Amino acid sequence: MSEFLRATHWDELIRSKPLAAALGLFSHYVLNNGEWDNSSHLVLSSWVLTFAGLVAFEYAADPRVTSILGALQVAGTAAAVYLGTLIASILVYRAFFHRLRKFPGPFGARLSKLYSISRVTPKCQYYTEIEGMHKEYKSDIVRTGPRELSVASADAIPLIHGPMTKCTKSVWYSGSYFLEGSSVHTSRSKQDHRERRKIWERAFNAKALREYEPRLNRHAYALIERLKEHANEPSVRISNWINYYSFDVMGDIGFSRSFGMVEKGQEDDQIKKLHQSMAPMSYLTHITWVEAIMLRTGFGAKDILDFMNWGSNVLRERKKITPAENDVFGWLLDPNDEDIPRHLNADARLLVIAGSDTTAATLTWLVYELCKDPALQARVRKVVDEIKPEKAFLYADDLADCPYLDGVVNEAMRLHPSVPGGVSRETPREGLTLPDQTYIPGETLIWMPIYTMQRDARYFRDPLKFMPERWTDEASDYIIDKRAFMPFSTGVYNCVGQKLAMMEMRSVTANLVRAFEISFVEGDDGSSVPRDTKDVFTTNVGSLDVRLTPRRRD
Ligand code: HEM
Repeated sequence: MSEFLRATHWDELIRSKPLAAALGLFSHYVLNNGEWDNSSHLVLSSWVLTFAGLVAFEYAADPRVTSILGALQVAGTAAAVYLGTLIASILVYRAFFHRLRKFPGPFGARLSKLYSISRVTPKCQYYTEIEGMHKEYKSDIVRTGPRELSVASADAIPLIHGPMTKCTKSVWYSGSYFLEGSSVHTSRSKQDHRERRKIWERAFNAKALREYEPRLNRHAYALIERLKEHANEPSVRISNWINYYSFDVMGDIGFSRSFGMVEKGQEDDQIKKLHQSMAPMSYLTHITWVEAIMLRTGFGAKDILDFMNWGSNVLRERKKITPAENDVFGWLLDPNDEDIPRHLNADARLLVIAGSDTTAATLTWLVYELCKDPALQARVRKVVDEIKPEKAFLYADDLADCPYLDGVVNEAMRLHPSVPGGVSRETPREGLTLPDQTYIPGETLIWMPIYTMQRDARYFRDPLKFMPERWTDEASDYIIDKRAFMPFSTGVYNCVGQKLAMMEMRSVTANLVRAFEISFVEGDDGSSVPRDTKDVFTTNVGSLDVRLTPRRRD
């Protein structure tokens, strides 16, 4: 064999630098014409295997090579020329010839998404960085990655998110398909999404919500009662309690399984794992190809893999029971099917993540705002006190028609959206032309930065002011363009659980201000919330400690 290899002069080819460089250019062409993010493990392993093969070949068949070190040198030179050419070609192309070259943005962002990582570190508040970039480049459109744009324009919303949009969900969504299929949220096929979404919509229609309401009321009641036990303590970590509540609600309404966290007053172990597993998302959102490698090798992905297993177990247990009250999975599971379709595991995980941290983060910010502004808190309390004053506890149903209360929740979501960076879409092959005639080329990834847009003075007068009245007749002129308000996203992929979320948030807010005067703990200004909140696609909100003083109700 080695005689044959010698005779073919392969060793000369391996030593040919022009050939290695040409292969580098060819690889760039191939990588540039396909979606490789979720195949990064294949790309990487093919490089490693090729390198190992070259070393072995050199050692076995090149008469000029007498040691492993010599073989490593020859193969290393070929690899260096190949990779050097590939990287140089990619960087030059991205910097000067890419179809997005005309859009302003930091130079580093043109070259690699690793640039975004440098902006994520150390605060993990990329949404503020994006806001800063739009201001710095004085542009609604900023290039935030080699083939990625941030588009902060309300006029562009219908084209990117509207019902008739030609944009699709981007590669960002498909990272874990190979493990458990797609959830309704991660499904990139419009047809598949449409069919599954129909079932989800039934699970959240008016009738279903009415059925869930008693459970929601029970959990809100339990929360307030538990908080009463901690009233007058110098410090209550309200952010934790809100979190316990939102997860208990989701477990119960989702799978008829309460985590019992409010009752225990501590975080369930699996939820702890969930939060740990979300933390790397601050970074992985920008480098999906690394996530693909982590999930396949298990390296650094233990928490997320454990949480996936847990989701599947919860679903298996749910399948065995027939709950007394209807729940979300009562709609999603087919009683005639013995098996659980694989993708429902992803849906189970989705329900817990999408339904809990989002509401919990909004409520924590809301309480933070109430503590920051006692006059605001007093006004909310006055409004709430006028609703069914004869009742000891207000049910979600009692709060369905209070514009000021909705205004409070809306303002919390406007100034502190739970998905601050927005959601990722990809333009169709032919590209799209925005209303101002800006052409966005095809296969461009677009994020519409919710945080930035909801704080934009073009869309909201006095945008940084927490002003519930802007959502009522009292000051409706403070909303200039309502389209820019999209905490639940918009269009066919918008949040299917938004009505339930509103019920939860109204319920906790109203009953909290009814029961307590809420203030920051002595010597604290709640700054841990803005300081420690981390963008993990949704947000891991900073801890909030408060003092709860029971109200004397005559
Ligand atoms: C303040 C609370 C909430 C906020 C701010 C929020 C926000 C969002 C956003 C921005 C999306 C779009 C995600 C994307 O396109 O990538 C979304 C989707 C979704 N949300 Fe929510 N959400 C909240 C509460 C809930 C609740 C309580 C549930 C369930 C009970 C829920 C279930 C879902 C589901 C299933 C989707 C995927 C919908 C689809 O792709 O068709 N969310 N949510």
